Amino acid sequence: MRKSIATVSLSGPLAGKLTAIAEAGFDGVEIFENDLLSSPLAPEEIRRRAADLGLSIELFQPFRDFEAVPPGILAANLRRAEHKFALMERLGASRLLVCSSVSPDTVADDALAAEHLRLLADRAAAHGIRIAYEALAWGRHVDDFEHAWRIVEMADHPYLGTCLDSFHILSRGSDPRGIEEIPAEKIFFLQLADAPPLTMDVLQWSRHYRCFPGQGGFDLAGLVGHVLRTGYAGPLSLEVFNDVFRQADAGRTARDAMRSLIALEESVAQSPAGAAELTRPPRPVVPTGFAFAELATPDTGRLSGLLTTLGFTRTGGHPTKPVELWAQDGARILLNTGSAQSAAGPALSAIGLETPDPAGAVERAESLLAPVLPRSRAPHEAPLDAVAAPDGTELFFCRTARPDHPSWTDDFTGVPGDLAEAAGITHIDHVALTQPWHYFDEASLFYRSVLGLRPDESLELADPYGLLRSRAVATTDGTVRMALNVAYVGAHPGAPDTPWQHVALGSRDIVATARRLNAAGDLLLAIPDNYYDDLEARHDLGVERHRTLRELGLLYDRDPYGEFLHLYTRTTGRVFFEVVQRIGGYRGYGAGNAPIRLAVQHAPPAVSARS
Ligand SMILES: O=C(O)c1ccc(O)c(O)c1
Ligand SMILES: [Mg+2]
Repeated sequence: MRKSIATVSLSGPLAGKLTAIAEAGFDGVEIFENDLLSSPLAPEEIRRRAADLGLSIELFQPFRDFEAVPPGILAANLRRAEHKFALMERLGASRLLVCSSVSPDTVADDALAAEHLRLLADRAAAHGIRIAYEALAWGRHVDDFEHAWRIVEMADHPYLGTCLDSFHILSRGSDPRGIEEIPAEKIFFLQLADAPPLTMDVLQWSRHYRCFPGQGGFDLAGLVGHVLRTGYAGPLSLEVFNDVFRQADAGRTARDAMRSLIALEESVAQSPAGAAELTRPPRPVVPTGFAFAELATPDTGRLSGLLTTLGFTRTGGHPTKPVELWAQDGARILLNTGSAQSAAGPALSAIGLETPDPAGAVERAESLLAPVLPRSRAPHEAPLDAVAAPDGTELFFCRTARPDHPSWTDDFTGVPGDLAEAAGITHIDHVALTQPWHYFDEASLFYRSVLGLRPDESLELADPYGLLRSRAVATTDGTVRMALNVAYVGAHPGAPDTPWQHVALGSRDIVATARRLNAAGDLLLAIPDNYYDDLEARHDLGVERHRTLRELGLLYDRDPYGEFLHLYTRTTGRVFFEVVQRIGGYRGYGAGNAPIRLAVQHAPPAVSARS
């Protein structure tokens, strides 16, 4: 279907927005009046730019507070409309969005509203312009789509139809099945926006928190399905008012927007309403585990000691690159001293994902506008298919030690180090990646659409100097889990200027792992006694178990599916390790303990009383 976006969804001046929209592959735009008013470009120039960029101007909007008013105001409103019709002719736009009035002048009289809209449509028709009437969720008398449609039906004018906006419909909890009662030729336009589930005033919710489909909590695919079942064949147009997108890079937001529409069309195509003209990208190739986590580091010294204590052995080096492979059972860590990020490290720079089909995974990613990374490799090295995640982390698609595919591990032929005594670590349980705050929604949509991971709910965790927003994405079976974190970095001098990332290692016996780490010296975060006092109040785990947790600095959580024990190492550069043990089917990440961890990590260094 044709894809369009409202200029209000992006940051910057109008000309830049048009370029970003075209580059992301959209077919058309809704010109938001304020963008035009503040632009130095004449309407004719905007028209020409859009045409040169291959964009159709689908809609001009909004025209406010028009209908069901006393005669004097009606005359002024019609005069205002004539000016806008003239402007639209210069712009080459033939569809005007009229949103339901919020003015105290408007009266609750559907017949009058219909009469006025008929009059407006008649005037518009003389310019070849069609009127799309939309119910704002906070309209004074008309606030739901069925009411707006009844008025349009009553007015019965060929140049008057309705505009459906998913936000106004779903934010009020209206039943979208009613859409199927509207004839397709009377649905003049369809605007799409998602939103996170929030309990707040609907106008504030709409103006500040809308997001792209798949980033919030609404069932957009269901709604679009109802619209398509009417036979609607017009564009799918994104209209997102969002404080963060307003400040982010327009080109990037436009690609995020396009990714959301491709993924939305795909979901609709899979439903019974699926229409022939919907985009069907290659199916997601869902990863089946972690192949490795790569840490970029200025030297291996700092990390090799810690890895050895954690039970890892250096199993090889790369013949042509300064990269070491450290392994323990199914957990593999690469230390890279030659990457662009190495000097500023240690930092988590790349993740290897086990996948049934590396080439298919890259095709999928490419179809959703993920940047594919060049394969800079020597001829004898295993092919590595990789894409860049929104935060710059490289994602490699791997088949480790499978007969059907060259294994990246075969490249690591160098001299292995001394065999360390294993410490019970079996695999990488999850990784926690830090997101730039203005690309947080982009990241969750990326992992959901590109890799087929499922997002959990979004959490806000207290940090002594701010808040940590966190959202996990994972496969259904939990073999791949990622925590996406964004820290609102505070102005306090104790707050870190770059938020931390971590690799969580799964242990089959975390008590044994913890004993080893404790015996090796001061490697773990010191968890306050107050935490353990509270833990005893909340859970009765038996005297012995409580004593062990306290002694070893282990944290505890449980959910309806099982228990969770975990610990944290101190931070090296930007990274630290977590060790976790899931007992039973525990699904979480110990989020309740995160504020304790953050407080300990961010505590200012203790000042000695003597000195
Ligand atoms: O917030 C508003 O006023 C507004 C304006 C035009 C729209 O199409 C809309 O959905 C909301
Ligand atoms: Mg709208």
